[in-house]
Amino acid sequence: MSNQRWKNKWKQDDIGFHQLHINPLLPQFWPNLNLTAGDTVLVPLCGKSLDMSWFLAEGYKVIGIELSNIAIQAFFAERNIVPTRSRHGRFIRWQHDDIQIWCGDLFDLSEADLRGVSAIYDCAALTALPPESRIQYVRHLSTMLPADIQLLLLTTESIDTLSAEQPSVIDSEVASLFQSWFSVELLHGNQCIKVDPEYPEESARLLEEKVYRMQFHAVA
Ligand SMILES: C[S@@+](CC[C@H](N)C(=O)[O-])C[C@H]1O[C@@H](n2cnc3c(N)ncnc32)[C@H](O)[C@@H]1O
Repeated sequence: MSNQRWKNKWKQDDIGFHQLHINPLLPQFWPNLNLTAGDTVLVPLCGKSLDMSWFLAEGYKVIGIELSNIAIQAFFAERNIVPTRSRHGRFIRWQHDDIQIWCGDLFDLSEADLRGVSAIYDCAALTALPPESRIQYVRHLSTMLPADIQLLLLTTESIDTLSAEQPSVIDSEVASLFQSWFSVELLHGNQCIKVDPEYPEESARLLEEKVYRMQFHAVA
């Protein structure tokens, strides 16, 4: 989906992907990263996700990246917070206390922007991108990341069309996308019947949710 189409979705309030609760897999699996309060978490393609509030409540600093100023404005307004705004390169940085949300295109991030980031939380970011852009996303981040950074990746896949014995397509895609730069560990896999957050207009179906922990090791 093009940047303009995402912005239009926000303009038309077509945001069925937005979850009205904190993703329960976040508090369950984030402790596996062994981070400490005060560390900075990057949340790419953040929308107005409530998960960012969970990070703040746990004492983390948050940098979200989001194309739509409508999403960012809503995030702060829904918490009765008035952020400051300033230009930062090609981004407009909205900031209040420990949270910054940068309005702009993730692909405009530079190495300097990521200095001081300890971990990345990817929930519906990689999978929001068209398949042909995903390698560009992983490569773009990987060529700029500080050493030792970790990534928690949450994926949801419809498995209606897969037999139980078949290896998950997502598993192989995740491995091929990330393994040049990260060690990849599958922390969790669970099948459930619910509405796919990426296709909120469709009815509930069989989904497989997965959580991966990644440790950045080198630039390929
Ligand atoms: C599927 S939504 C997920 C939002 C959020 N992660 C969540 O779980 O609610 C994808 C979000 O990424 C934003 N987005 C898409 N492409 C982007 C890009 N290149 N740079 C920054 N944000 C982008 C969209 O505007 C949208 O809010």
